[in-house]
Amino acid sequence: MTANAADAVLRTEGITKRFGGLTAVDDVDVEVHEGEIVGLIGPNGAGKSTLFNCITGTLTADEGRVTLQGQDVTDWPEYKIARAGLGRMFQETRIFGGMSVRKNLLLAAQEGGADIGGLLRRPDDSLLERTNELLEYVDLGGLADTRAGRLSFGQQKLIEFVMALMAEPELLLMDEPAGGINPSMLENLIDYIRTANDEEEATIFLIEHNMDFVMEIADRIYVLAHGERIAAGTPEEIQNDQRVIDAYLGRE
Ligand SMILES: Nc1ncnc2c1ncn2[C@@H]1O[C@H](COP(=O)(O)OP(=O)(O)OP(=O)(O)O)[C@@H](O)[C@H]1O
Repeated sequence: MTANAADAVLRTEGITKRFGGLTAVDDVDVEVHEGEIVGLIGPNGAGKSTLFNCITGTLTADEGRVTLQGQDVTDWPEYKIARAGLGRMFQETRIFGGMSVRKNLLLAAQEGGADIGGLLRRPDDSLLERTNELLEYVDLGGLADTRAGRLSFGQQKLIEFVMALMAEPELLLMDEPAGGINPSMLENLIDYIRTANDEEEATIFLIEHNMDFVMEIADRIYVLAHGERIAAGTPEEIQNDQRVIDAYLGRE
């Protein structure tokens, strides 16, 4: 894993976001390099989602800069940032329950710029192949033609995950991928994310509250508390960092 600044897929510099008198994100720098899986943790209200929203263009930061593969995207609208290669998987599922799993995947391909009307009528072979390939990754190959609404919550989360990969994002932001997933599926999810990371070369930045999960999957972790970045390091360094321990115990 290289930690060369030149390889940064994502870099934030001095991101600050205020809501009235509250500084939700305070001068935060992060870097995610090609091929990495990076975790973002912190107690409730630490500013994790707000930082993600400033990266995706859902919110505009009051100060600071966001660069995606060296390109300054700070003031870009959300759709343009998505087209530039930023994928996002949400905490809640965003699947169309009345459509087949495959159609949901094809719809997701539009984030990468595909013509959606044409796609649903007459998807090209390469996209169909990709839906099959991605569904195989998560062991759901047999469900391509099933109505997505019939799938379990855990299966829907996996579908969301492969939907996010359909557009072949340069960087995938995941908001609590392990949230609501039952423990037996958790190990599978770790394998699936690793497979995507290895075989799809997906670079991943994820918010997660499940510590076992994030410690196992992340190459590096950033920690926020009260909007500030209080630590950065390997899972081992983070677990032994006194500021992090104090933040989780609610001590200043
Ligand atoms: N739209 C908003 N308007 C006002 N305050 C907000 C808004 N969004 C977030 N906040 C506040 O900003 C702070 C950071 O919230 P944020 O949701 O980013 O934290 P978080 O680390 O993602 O928390 P959690 O782990 O609970 O999801 C919190 O105090 C929250 O109440």
